[in-house]
Amino acid sequence: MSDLILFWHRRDLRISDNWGLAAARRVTSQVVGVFCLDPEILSGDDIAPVRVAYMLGCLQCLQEDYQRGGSQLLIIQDNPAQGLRKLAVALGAIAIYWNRDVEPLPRQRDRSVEESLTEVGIKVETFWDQVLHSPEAIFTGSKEPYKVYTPYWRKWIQQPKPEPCERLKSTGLTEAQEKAALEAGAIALPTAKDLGFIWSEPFILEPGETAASDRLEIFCDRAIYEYDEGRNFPAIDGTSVLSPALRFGAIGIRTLWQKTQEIIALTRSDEARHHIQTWQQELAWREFYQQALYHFPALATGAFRQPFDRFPWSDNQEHFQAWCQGRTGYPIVDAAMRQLNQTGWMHNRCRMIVASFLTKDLIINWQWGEKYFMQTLIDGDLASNNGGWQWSSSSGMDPKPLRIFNPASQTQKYDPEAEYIRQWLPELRNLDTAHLVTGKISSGDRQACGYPQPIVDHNRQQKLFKSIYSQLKA
Ligand SMILES: Cc1cc2nc3c(=O)[nH]c(=O)nc-3n(C[C@H](O)[C@H](O)[C@H](O)COP(=O)(O)OP(=O)(O)OC[C@H]3O[C@@H](n4cnc5c(N)ncnc54)[C@H](O)[C@@H]3O)c2cc1C
Repeated sequence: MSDLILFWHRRDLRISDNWGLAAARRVTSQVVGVFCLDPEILSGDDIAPVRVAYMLGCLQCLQEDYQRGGSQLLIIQDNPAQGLRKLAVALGAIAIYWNRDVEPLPRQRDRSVEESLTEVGIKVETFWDQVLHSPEAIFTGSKEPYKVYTPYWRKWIQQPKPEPCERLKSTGLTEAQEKAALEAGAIALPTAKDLGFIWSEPFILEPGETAASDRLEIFCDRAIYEYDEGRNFPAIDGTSVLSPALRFGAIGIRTLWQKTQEIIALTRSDEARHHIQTWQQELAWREFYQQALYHFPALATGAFRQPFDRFPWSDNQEHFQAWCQGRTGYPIVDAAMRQLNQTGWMHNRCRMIVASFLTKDLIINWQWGEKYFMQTLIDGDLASNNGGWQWSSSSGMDPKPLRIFNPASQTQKYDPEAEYIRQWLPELRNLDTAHLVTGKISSGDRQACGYPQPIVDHNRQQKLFKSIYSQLKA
């Protein structure tokens, strides 16, 4: 009688520091991984080719890690409730384990997978892995979920943090089980092209656990000690660029945390400690948005501040296309959108600038921007993306909601030498820095460079937004 446990990987594409996987291995030595390519997800209209390509790269690394450890990662392409049950039955698995998700649709899917498995006597065990503190662990004094970040952070930082969990070798399938897996639908890992996605640019972070761990080391050797300032300047390597790895779980959150605690323990400088803690606060922002989505699943489809659902947004398609393509005539906005389109990633300061521009200057629905980001970002993640867009559009959980970013003053502060602008808008490379950072580029220069005139007037539009906003609040 086999005592095989299947471990269903989803947003945890790694072997190390994997809560559910370690729990399975403690029960039995025969643990085999499985990843399900879900046709419904892959045919969604919010999929970015770069994200699929990065995910497949992570899966390839994971398959190699399983092989090195003496086991296998099986790939199936099916509806999970159906495909996993068929596979588990064919292999005689006693249980399927997985790590839990906060998103509404995956939670619904997981319930149907669980039902389908328990019907045939296969046990299901689930765990919280992608966060340091589960959404079910942190509440206000009156047992409500937090809606404001700062008190959430205060509570979050006080909680003892779990240690990374052990990495254990497993035994894999027998020959007969391998044959049964193939008959039950196991396939070779496809390429992005096989799945209908094309991505041929380099990745901002190479896929897999090793690349993510190396990046963490590099970041913690230098940039983290200047993070509180460095994180604001898009022209420098001031942030970790670990977001794709966190999105797909190519690195464990406990491992990240432990690393920050190790370097805090080694430093005698209060200033260094301050920078490291600012980075830890970003990890808490990620968890704040995850718990928000878990407790308020309606965020996925509408504004947190409900009057915003009747905001009279503009439906100007030309303006929207100009924003998507980086042709608004506002250099910092266009540079950021070109970075996104060319690399699949955008610096956080620029995400805030372009989101403010779309919603406050073009007065276009934040959900259009949210979707475009999901269609292009390597780290596209419902909780963080939705949180970022609702924050930027003033529709979300923010005690000081009305923020309007002025593209020129943002540039003067955060790209004062116009290095970032020149990097992503090569047609403007030879113009004066003063003109690039103020956006005051003459009509003749714009024409000569093939660069558009500003599609709207920032001052006029922000007044218009404010007047609509005040009526909405009234
Ligand atoms: C409009 C908008 C949309 C966004 N969409 C996404 C998204 O789809 N996926 C995503 O991971 N992040 C998103 N963010 C948050 C943030 O921009 C990215 O996490 C960050 O730029 C990733 O770069 P990094 O890894 O170098 O971050 P670092 O500065 O090194 O931060 C470390 C990690 O903390 C987390 N983090 C940092 N800032 C935030 C934040 N504001 N909210 C939530 N988590 C944060 C990320 O996991 C990040 O990798 C969005 C922000 C805005 C304003």
